[in-house]
Amino acid sequence: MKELRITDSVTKIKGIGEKTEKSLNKLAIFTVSDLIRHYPRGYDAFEPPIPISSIREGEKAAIEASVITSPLVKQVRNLKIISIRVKDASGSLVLSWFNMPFLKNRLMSGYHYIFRGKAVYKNGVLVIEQPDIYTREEYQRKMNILQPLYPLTDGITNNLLTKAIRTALDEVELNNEYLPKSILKEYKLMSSKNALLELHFPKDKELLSEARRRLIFDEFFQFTLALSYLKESKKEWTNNFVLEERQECLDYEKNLPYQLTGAQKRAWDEIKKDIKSGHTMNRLIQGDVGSGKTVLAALSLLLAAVNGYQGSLMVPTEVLARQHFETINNEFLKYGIRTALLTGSMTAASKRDVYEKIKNGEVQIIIGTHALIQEKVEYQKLALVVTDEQHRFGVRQREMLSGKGEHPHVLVMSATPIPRTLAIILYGDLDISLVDELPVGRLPIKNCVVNTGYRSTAYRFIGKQIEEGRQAYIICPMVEESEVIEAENVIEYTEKIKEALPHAAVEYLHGKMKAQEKNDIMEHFSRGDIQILVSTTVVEVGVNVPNATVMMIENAERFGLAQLHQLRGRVGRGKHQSYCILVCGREGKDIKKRLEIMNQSNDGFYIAGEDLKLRGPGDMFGIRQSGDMEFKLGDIYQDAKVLMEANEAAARLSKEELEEAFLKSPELKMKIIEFKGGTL
Ligand SMILES: Nc1ncnc2c1ncn2[C@@H]1O[C@H](COP(=O)(O)OP(=O)(O)OP(=O)(O)O)[C@@H](O)[C@H]1O
Repeated sequence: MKELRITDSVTKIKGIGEKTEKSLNKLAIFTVSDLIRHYPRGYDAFEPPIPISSIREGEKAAIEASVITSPLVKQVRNLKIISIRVKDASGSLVLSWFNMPFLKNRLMSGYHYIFRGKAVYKNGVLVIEQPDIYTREEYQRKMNILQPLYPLTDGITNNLLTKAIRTALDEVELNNEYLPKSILKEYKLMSSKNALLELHFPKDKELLSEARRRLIFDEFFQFTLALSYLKESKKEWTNNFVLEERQECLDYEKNLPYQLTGAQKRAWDEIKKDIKSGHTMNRLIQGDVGSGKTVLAALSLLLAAVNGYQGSLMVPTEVLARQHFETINNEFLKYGIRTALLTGSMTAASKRDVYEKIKNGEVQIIIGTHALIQEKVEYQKLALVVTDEQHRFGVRQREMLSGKGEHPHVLVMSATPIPRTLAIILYGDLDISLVDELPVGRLPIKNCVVNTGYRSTAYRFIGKQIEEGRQAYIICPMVEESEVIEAENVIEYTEKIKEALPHAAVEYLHGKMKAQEKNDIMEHFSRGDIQILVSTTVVEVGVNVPNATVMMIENAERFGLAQLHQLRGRVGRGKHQSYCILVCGREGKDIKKRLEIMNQSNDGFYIAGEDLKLRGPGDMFGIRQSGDMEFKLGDIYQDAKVLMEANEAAARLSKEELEEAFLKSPELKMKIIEFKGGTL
């Protein structure tokens, strides 16, 4: 009998004390189960050594070479640097180490090793810094192992996580196979236990691929199963909110500075038909970035409010909540409609004030983030819930918000360009309206893919756009390891831009900043006081500043195309010609081909489709395309086939098989209950 339980706190694992526990909590790891579900973000594979002449900047590589100089030791400030030169048949190279003086004796001239590390340019010369040193035998042993690389946070090293997960997997009872044998056989799935083991510590790439497939199958299976429960229960709902169109909506539409597009009109008609039907509306508005979904949300909210009810709008970020609040609040006041903002960063006192106003009906429209689903929020008469999910399938949050009313109408907005076959599965509980037409007069965004040598030209171009009164975003190089480093990067980069464009108003934005600071910066950018915004991907979702015309993305090769498309969607939202500059930090035929797709088209559907063709399914080490939160491993595009299979399997499960599955896996049952709310 194994000692450790899946529900135990992580502190039950040897070596994890209070301090480590706190840091683990930051990664949302509280229990043993959370720990073993903390999946690697990639693997370090020990590839065979390559010739020195084929080493590339920024890539990790191993070389087999002989030391040809005696170690040179230099003291630079508080760093002691050892460097040597090594050579193989193809050329020679400098290697250096910091504060490791003890290496001196191992690195005598004539010695022969395998060195492995990342190559960087130092004063124009390629060097490998801090390479690991192996004998040929040691390296050979390593070559068969894929080492997991985990998402980390301050105080948690990869080594610590690797050890903790290894211990947990050894000591916990993993008998959670809940799928019937027939399904395992039909879809050729490995057991759930083996899948977990192989995902963390794969014996080889084939087994890893199988393990991933099994775990992705689980994610999709559970999702579609939960969705089918939700759909069933929705059928039984009655609806008390019959909302008729009123003069105020016609007025609002007439006063818009533009005419609704045909697609917007169609979607608006569909919404109106739903909400006066006596049934609960459950509708998805699917439209590409910048297609004008927000006005449909505004019209629907206005309609709920003028009918005497409340409506709420939930968005994924505070920045976005504030942006919508500013516009809607201003526009609706003339109809006597009061709007409130509710976000996590507000003080307890102002939150209390808003709760009160929501409860007694003093405000009719409530706009906010996940704060809207807090227990303390009680609505007086919530008739409409709008959620802006972008590419996050936040079914749970959506349902929690609608649980605040008596089956209010639900409108979901999404910019994820998914083909209809997949949309039907992923949004199985919703009817779909497509906004497949961009507002008239939009000029297509001009794109270019360049390398880092083009930076100064790009800065000059941005300078010119600013002189013409426009604004620009620059997305900073991504750092996977830590948000702290990412923040430092943004700050450093901003200094560089200030030097290159001394007359421009430049500011930065990153995830580590306080909400208030972020809001201020965004507000200033919206008003045009800031001309260049250097940012991490926090601006990715929904931000609308139509005067911004340049989107420059550093390290574009590290992003998935869907994400690049979202980022690019921040420009081209007004009447001015807009530009997207994709700066490629690395050379490579595949990289070029992929980014070329962005060059060819501004259409999200096309991009998603082409990207998939290029990568093919099963590209495990590739970049995830969608940042959807619902799935940890699965990528709706790349794993579309598994999604279809899992959906099919979930639909075919008999009642008995389901009951047995719930018995074997209480977690599965909990998941469904949590998902759909209430009981099973
Ligand atoms: N029919 C229209 N004609 C002209 N401009 C429009 C029209 N509809 C919306 N707009 C404007 O287009 C811009 C983008 O619209 P909106 O912010 O609603 O896009 P979105 O679909 O929410 O995009 P995203 O998914 O990127 O958030 C806004 O500035 C909006 O005022």
